[in-house]
This record gives sequence, C-alpha cells and structure tokens, in this order.
Amino acid sequence: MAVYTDVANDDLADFLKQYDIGELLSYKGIAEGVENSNYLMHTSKGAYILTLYEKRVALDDLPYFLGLMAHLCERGVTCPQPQKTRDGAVYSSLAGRPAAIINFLEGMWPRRPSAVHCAGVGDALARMHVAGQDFPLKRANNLSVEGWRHLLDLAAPRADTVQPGLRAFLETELNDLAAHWPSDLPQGVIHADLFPDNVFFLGDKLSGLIDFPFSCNDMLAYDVAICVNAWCFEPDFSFNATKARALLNAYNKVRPLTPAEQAAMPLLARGSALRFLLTRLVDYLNVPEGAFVKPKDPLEYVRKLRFHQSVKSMADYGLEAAGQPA
Ligand SMILES: Nc1ncnc2c1ncn2[C@@H]1O[C@H](COP(=O)(O)OP(=O)(O)O)[C@@H](O)[C@H]1O
Ligand SMILES: N[C@@H](CCOP(=O)(O)O)C(=O)O
Repeated sequence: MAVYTDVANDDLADFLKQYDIGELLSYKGIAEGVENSNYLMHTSKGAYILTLYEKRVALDDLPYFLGLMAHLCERGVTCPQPQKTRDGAVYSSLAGRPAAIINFLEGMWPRRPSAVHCAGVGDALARMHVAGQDFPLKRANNLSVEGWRHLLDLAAPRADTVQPGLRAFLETELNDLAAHWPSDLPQGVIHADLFPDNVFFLGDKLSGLIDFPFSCNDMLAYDVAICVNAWCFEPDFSFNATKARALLNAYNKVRPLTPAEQAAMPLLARGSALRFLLTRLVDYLNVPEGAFVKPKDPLEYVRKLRFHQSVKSMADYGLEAAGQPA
C-alpha cells in the first residue's frame, strides 16, 4: 500500500470545507501505487481520490499535470477531473504535502494485459499525444538523461548489493545512452508512466487513463517506448511481439510514427528501461521507515534493458508492418 503520509480525520474534514463536494463520510488508504499517498474518499456527494504528492512532485508541478487532465478531458481523452475549491484552485496542501482531489474513475486495470488491451493503450496514447498538441503549459522531463545521472549517483554506492556488477552495467549504459540520445524527434506532451496499473478498462474497452504526475514535454516516441516496455513483456520477461505489434499498429492508425522515430525505438526503449530501473533501484534501497509500500523490482528492468541492447531496429522486433497502418 502506498501511504507515506497519514491524514487525520479532522484535518481532512476541515480540508474538504474548501470544496463543494459534500461532507466526509469515510476514507481509506489505497493498496496500490508506489509514488504518492492515495486515499479513496466517500463524501455525501460521491467518491473521490485524494492524493498527497510525495518525493518526486513539488507544488510547482501541480498546475501542469492537473491542468493537463482537465485539458485532455475536454478533448475526449477520459481521465479523472481535478476538483476545484470554492476559490477555483485545483490544488492546495494537506499534512504538509501538495494535495489534490480528483474524481473516481470506474474500471479496473488489467492484471494480465492481452493484445486487445495493448491495442487499446496504443490507441489511447496516440489520442493523448494528439490532444496534447495545443496544451499551453510546458514542463521539462526531469527524469531524462540528467535525471538518470542524479539517480545513479544516489544508487551507485549500494547497487552491487542488489546484483553484483550492477553499478558498472548502469554506468556503461548511461554513458552510451547519453552519447546517442536523440534531440530531433517530434516532441509533445507525454504521460511518461502509462503502465497497466494506470489504464482502466471495462471489459476489453479502455475506460480511462490515470496518474499524470510524471507527464511532461518530451519525445512522443519515448512515451511509446515506455509503453512497449510496460505492456509487451511476459511475466518471465520474454518479449511478446504480438502485443507490441497490436500496440504499435493501434498507435500508428492515429498518429503514424515517423521513420526517424521507428529507427530510434530500440534506443528509446533502452532509455526507458534505464529510467524505471533507476527509480526502482533508488526506491528499493531507500524505503522510508513506517511507509506502507511494496517496492517494485528493479531487476525486471535489467532484463528488459538487456533485451533491447540486442535489438537494432523495429524489424528485429518482428514489427516490419508497424510503420504502415494495418
Ligand atoms: N481517479 C481514480 N479513480 C479510481 N481509482 C484510482 C484513481 N486514481 C488512483 N486510483 C487507484 O489508486 C491506485 C494508485 O494510484 P496511482 O495514481 O497509480 O498511484 P501513485 O500516485 O502512487 O502513482 C490506482 O492503481 C487505482 O487503483
Ligand atoms: N510505474 C512505475 C512506478 C510508478 O508507479 P505507480 O504504481 O505509482 O503508478 C514503475 O513501475 O516503476
């Protein structure tokens, strides 16, 4: 359960007085997620999610991703709506943390994603990229190459306790990626964390996207690479080309990947694997005392990274058709 910050009943009831969403009936910590503290809250007017933003989110970041959620909703990309206080603010602070309330979204995230789910997420990601084109705010990706260096500095001294040789592997990989990281691919608003637990479905139909605190402006194809890593590997870490084909073809139908984006995909997939490997490693080595959280496995991403190191082009993924809509 990710609850790093406890909220007292009276403090929450007071906090809610700023809003017009009814009176507090009940609330409880949510048994999922690793980044922030989330509570499911019932008021006399309905169900809501209260999030207290933790280590990787500052108050200054909130207007970007809460504004983005409202922007996307207006353009038909279903995601939770931030609730406004009576003064029109979409965020505030509670228990010493930046805090926001969003509406509860119906649906379940897929525990065992199928090719149909992968097609759903490819389609939704492309629609999000298109809908984000006229979003006026900008936010740099602080978890790109420079951010990875910072994470590696934090993790390096104890990395070999997790797996012998891990530190040298990470240093070599980071240096190589930094030397070749693309700077000329199409940019836009990316979600940057569209894992299965952030995509809700009702049956096989995608019902909404959640969890935007990592959203930022970066290469659109990097967001695709994040999804390929998160959705297209099996529990034994084997790559599932059928799922990747479903995801990429669905994405291409809405926003075709350019030849340069396709050529860069193995590199972007390595970068995406390194990014999640490093945040997981830092979190694994630094679980706060008393926090209810199950850290995610960093070594899963070592396996994925090694797979992408062996791949040279989209064709090596068995995805020759991904460039053209099927
Ligand atoms: N708007 C929402 N509607 C319904 N459930 C939600 C919503 N937002 C979050 N949740 C639930 O809370 C869990 C953790 O949320 P998430 O945003 O992934 O956490 P974190 O902030 O740690 O990244 C989700 O897996 C989901 O079960
Ligand atoms: N998706 C990231 C961690 C952040 O995930 P969330 O559970 O808080 O949405 C990972 O898998 O490393």
